Amino acid sequence: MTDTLIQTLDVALGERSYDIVIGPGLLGSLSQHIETVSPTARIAIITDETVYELHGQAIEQALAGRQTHIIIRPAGEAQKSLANLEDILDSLFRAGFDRSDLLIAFGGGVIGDLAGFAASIYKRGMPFIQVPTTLLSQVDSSVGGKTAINNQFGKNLIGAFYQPQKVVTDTDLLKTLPARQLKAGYAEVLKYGLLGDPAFFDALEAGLGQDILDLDEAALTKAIHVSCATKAKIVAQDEREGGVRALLNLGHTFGHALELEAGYDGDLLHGEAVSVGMEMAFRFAVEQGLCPVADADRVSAHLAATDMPRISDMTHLLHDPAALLKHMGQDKKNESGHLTLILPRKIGETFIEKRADREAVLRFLTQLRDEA
Ligand SMILES: NC(=O)c1ccc[n+]([C@@H]2O[C@H](COP(=O)([O-])OP(=O)(O)OC[C@H]3O[C@@H](n4cnc5c(N)ncnc54)[C@H](O)[C@@H]3O)[C@@H](O)[C@H]2O)c1
Ligand SMILES: O=C(O)C(=O)C[C@@H](O)[C@H](O)[C@H](O)COP(=O)(O)O
Ligand SMILES: [Zn+2]
Repeated sequence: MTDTLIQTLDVALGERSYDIVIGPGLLGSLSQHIETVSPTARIAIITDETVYELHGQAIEQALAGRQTHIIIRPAGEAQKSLANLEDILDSLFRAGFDRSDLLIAFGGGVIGDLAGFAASIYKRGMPFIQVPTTLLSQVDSSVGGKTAINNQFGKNLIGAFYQPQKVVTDTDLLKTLPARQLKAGYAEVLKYGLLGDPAFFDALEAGLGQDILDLDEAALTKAIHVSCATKAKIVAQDEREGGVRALLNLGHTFGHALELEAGYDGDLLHGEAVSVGMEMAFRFAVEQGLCPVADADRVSAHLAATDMPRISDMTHLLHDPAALLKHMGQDKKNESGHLTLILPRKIGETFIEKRADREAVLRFLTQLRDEA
């Protein structure tokens, strides 16, 4: 490990502040990172079967000499369930963990959200750290403290804001990530350009995006750094999504509705839904006269050029516009029965529309269905 390749970002949240440490080979020095968080703790590692098979030995070796208990769950979005949460909590109780111990979420966003939520409610809260293993979790989900599970009414509807004590991001872990998962993560990277950083979008469009998808190390490091720095800044301003943090939800209101419609069985990944959802947000904003069509076209062209999921790939999920609108009605950003949407004014400039016109959204979804 070369120390010069290691970057540290601060998530400035007063007494809940923490570091995001980013670089190659960091898993090997995990013990050292835990030292500063909780030196005497016993450690519960929560991971999924795929991550365990690929990197389980490495984390166990890194924590050799410490008292560890590993909880391995099946992989996939369906695991963000109440039943699975209960299994994890039971396992922690059986092993006798207490609030002086430490939990490690070792996996992608599913494990991060699930394990983070378990940590938030176990004996009213035990410390946890994030060791993200997917691009999506390294650029987004490991930072900011949103933890949650899904239920029949929608995505992340049961959860808590609960910050980790540290995020340890080993970029080497991405070497085993399948191309489809890399693309899913790329959607959230793109989101950071589209929501407020037009120069970053320009760079992605000019080739950085393809380099990320080609697993170029420097490009990945840049993507992780820019995304985490942007997210850390927004979260520091608005930890519990009272305002500006909602911008991080660009593409998610449409996207989460599509995910629920698809069922959480792997047919549509979160990042894929976000890719389509962002294209929908731009198209809807054009329909509403809020955003120039040239900007929406540029977004669509970039999605096409990088072979990312598009609205046109969603024909099987668009057949019931009223159902999609109903799903959107459960979104956590909604207030007093009004639909909230994150919409673009242009590439790199978004705003929170707290009273989106439901009829217009239904017309838009119907039009997409009819064009499909
Ligand atoms: N809390 C937040 O702020 C936030 C932000 C964005 C997304 N999310 C949530 O994150 C979840 C999606 O996360 P994700 O895309 O990481 O999915 P994921 O956790 O399901 O991981 C994707 C797949 O990749 C496998 N995998 C993980 N690491 C690997 C590696 N290094 N090599 C090979 N395979 C590996 C996993 O086993 C899984 O099959 C969604 O539930 C979404 O709602 C949360
Ligand atoms: O951290 C945030 O805030 C986000 O909105 C990041 C999103 O990428 C992420 O998918 C998040 O889990 C969505 O939050 P939700 O509140 O809409 O469930
Ligand atoms: Zn997301």
